[in-house]
Parts: sequence; C-alpha cells; structure tokens
Amino acid sequence: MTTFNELNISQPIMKALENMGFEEATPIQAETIPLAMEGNDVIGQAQTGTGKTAAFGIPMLEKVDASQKKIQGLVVAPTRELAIQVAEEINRLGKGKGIRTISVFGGQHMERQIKALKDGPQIVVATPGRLLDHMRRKTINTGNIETTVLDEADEMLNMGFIDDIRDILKNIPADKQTLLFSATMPKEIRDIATNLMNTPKEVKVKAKEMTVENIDQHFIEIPEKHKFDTLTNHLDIYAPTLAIVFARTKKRVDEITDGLQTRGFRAEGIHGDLTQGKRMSVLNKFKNNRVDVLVATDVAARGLDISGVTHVYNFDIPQDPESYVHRIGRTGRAGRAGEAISFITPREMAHLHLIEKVTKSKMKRMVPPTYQEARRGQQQAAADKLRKTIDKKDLQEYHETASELLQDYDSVTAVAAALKMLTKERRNAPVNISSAQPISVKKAQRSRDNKGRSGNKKFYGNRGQGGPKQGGRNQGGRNRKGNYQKRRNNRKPNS
Ligand SMILES: Nc1ncnc2c1ncn2[C@@H]1O[C@H](COP(=O)(O)OP(=O)(O)OP(=O)(O)O)[C@@H](O)[C@H]1O
Ligand SMILES: [Mg+2]
Repeated sequence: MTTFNELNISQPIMKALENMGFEEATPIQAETIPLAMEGNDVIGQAQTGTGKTAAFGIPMLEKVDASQKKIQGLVVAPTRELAIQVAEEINRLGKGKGIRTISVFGGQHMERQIKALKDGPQIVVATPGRLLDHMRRKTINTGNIETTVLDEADEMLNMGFIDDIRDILKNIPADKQTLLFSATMPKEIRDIATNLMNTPKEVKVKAKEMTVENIDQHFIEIPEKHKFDTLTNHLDIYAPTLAIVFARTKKRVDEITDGLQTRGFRAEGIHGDLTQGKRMSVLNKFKNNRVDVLVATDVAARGLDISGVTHVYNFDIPQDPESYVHRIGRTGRAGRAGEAISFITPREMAHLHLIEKVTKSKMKRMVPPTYQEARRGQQQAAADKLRKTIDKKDLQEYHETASELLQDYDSVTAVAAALKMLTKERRNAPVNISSAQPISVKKAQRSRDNKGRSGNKKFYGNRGQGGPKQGGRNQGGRNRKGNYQKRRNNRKPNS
C-alpha cells in the first residue's frame, strides 16, 4: 500500500486528492508517478478502472508552471467523450494549483476552440484528428509542451490513427517526455510505441488476468435470432442499475435501441454517426440515471468511467480480445463489483475460447433465461417496490380502504392485483434485428497476425535505420511515411 504522501506530491494536489476521496495510490499510480516525475518516458499498463488517468495526470500537473499561460501538457485520447472526461479529471486534480485544462475535439465549433486555445490553458486534452487540424493551421502552440500522454495508446496506434500520432509527435520536440497508457498493450503495438519514445520505462502491473477479477464473466450460447429476447429477459430478471449493451455495427445499435424502447426500456444508443450534441446528451442522461440501458458501438468501449454501471452485455462478441477487455471494463471500476454477459452464437464458440486464452480469464456458461423467469423478475421488482412502501410505515390513511377491500376479496387476490398494477408488463412486441455474420476464429486470428505484420512492415521494414528499442523517436519510424494498412475502415470516426 502506498500513500500519496510517499510519492512527493505537492500540497495543492494532495488537497485535490483528498477532496476526490482518493486515500491510497493504486498500484499503477504508485509505480508510474515517481518514474514520470523523474522525467522518464513511461509505458504504463494496468487493468481497466485502476486509476491510470491520475497516474499520468499527477506527474503532468506537477511539471506545469501555473504562472505561465502556455500549453505545457498534452493528452491525446481516441474518443471525444474520453477527451472530455480526462480533461475533467485533470481539472479536478489541478484546480488547487490554478492549472486550467481544456478539451479539444471534432464536431465542436472551430472558432470557439481557437479562442479557447488562445485563452492560456496549460493542459490540452484532444482527439487526434482535431488536434492535427489545429497543428496544421498553427492555431495551437506546441512549443512549450513538456509532457505528452497517449491515453489508450494501443487503440490509437493500432487503428487508422497511427499516422496521425506520428504526425502529432513530430510537432513536439523529440527530447520531451512521452507517457503511454492502456489496459492492453499487444506486443507488436508496444514495439511500435517504444520506437516513438526515448528509452521508456515499462510498468506492467502484475495481474493473473487481463480482466479485473471483481467482474463476474458469463457467456450465453445462443442463436442469433434469439439474442434480443434473451437480452430483454435478462434485463427484466436482473434489473441492472445501469447497463451497457455493445453491438457490432451502428445499424445494430439503432435497431437494438429501437427494440428496447418498443418493449418499454429506457434505452438510448450511442455511435459515431450521431452529432456531437446527441452523443453528449445521451451520455449525460445515462450518467444521470435518466436512461438505464446504453446501447453502443466500441466508441464507448475505451476509458469511459461511469459510476454505477453494473452490467455489460456483449450482444455481439467483439473481434479482438483487447476490445473484450475494454468493453467489460466499463463495469467493476475502482474495486466495485460488476457483471459481464456475452452472447455467443454456436459458430462463435471457438472465438470465445480464443478470447479466454488471450485474456487468461474464464467465462462461466449461463443458461438463457426464459420468458417465465423474466415475468417472475418483473413481479419481483414490483414486490420490492411494495416492500419498500411497507417499510416506510406511513400507510395509516389507507387502512380503512384496505379493510373494506379484504371484506370482498381474500388477501392473496388483493395483493396480486396490487402487484399486477405495479408490474411493468412489457409489450411483447416482436423485434427483428438484422442478421450479422458470426465472427470466426480464423478471421480474428488473421486480423491479429496482420496487426503484427503491418506494424513490423512499417517500422522494421528498413532495419538499417533503427528498429525497435534502438533509441529515440527521431531515429525510428516516426519521420517516415508508410502505408499502414487500415485494419477497419469504419474505425476512425471519433475525432
Ligand atoms: N487512488 C485512487 N483511489 C480511489 N479512487 C481512484 C483512485 N484513482 C482513481 N480512482 C477512481 O477510479 C476510477 C477509475 O479511474 P480511471 O478512469 O483513471 O481508470 P483507468 O485505469 O484509466 O481505466 P480504463 O482502462 O478503463 O481507462 C475513477 O472514477 C477514478 O476517479
Ligand atoms: Mg483510462
């Protein structure tokens, strides 16, 4: 156990940590904060929800001179929502030191953003596309940046963002500090990363599994056409406080959302095709418990920290084991418990085993709940409401009417009627979700292999000029343009 005191953190930040209720440093914080404060480049890997944001935020803030109204810290994050969230957390941590952090991302008014950048924030959190836009227009001054962080580094280096990241880093002096964080870091991506940095220290918080152990992981083997009914049955029985349902495509997200709404659930969808305003409002409703089920593509898989998410459903199993880790990591955060339930079609069983192998975790088989069980679940929810009302003990004025009722009917019938009225009976409208191709291991495996190869091709293609771990980022692949093969063409919609 390490206290923040032992980490030589300045008073104003100690105060912020206290206000935020952080008592002890998490292992990734304890290990990386000192290294980063000494000025090292750091690659930090630790499970989801274990406080990586503060692990890079604190040392970055410690370096900032608050009297200088110049950008001294830069964080790059893959999605807009994550950029906003990270900026909020760094703002909370840096408030006492008088440090201002802003977020900058696509879909936002350009002129307003330019004005905000000129206004003297010391830290900027940005998505790659919009950041590059500002760099090209010279509307961001990168000359005073001391620390650059790539949050969810593997995701950004992996997908189409790699060229963007290299271009971004070209705008910052090569001898400045670079920090890279993620819960997952496939080896080939780590090699690419190492090449962009100055002899980084690598910290990997040791864990038996890639996933967090306080998440209960289950799978349900089920034909595609039964997935939706199984989902609604499950939601009725387990009545999650907040649930996130991940689906493979934007179209399926829309269809599942419509279907859930038809059946009376408070559900909303989020994906890259929605306007920024809509994305924000959906997420806010979910955070404020005005929506119970968030249906999402992988745009919501990385980094989002929403307290109270009790259940994560993989309506469709993700292609990459890494995506699985991040998706289910939206629950079970900061030591809380969580449930993850993945729907696997019979033809995808081999893929499930691949995920288990890579993540070194096991999913327990669950039988699909029946409609009768779901009805029973709904009644239980109604009975709970009744119990709570009884516990309040303010029923005196209802006693007379209740007694009259019991003269006409027996008590079981009377209570059954009350339960029926309280039960949220679902409209059992048929819902059709358009079919999806099952994921096959072969395809998934190939994609993993390609990932490695394309990374290699790009960076080690010309070994004479510096392979991985051979020095600073200017010697490596950073200044060369290559044809990184985009693995998925629909994966770059977020900045
Ligand atoms: N030392 C601490 N003590 C208590 N809570 C903490 C501490 N550090 C961070 N937290 C809280 O834990 C939650 C998860 O932190 P954070 O979002 O940084 O996790 P993460 O490791 O970045 O996860 P992910 O891999 O999903 O991005 C946040 O709500 C954060 O405020
Ligand atoms: Mg994070």
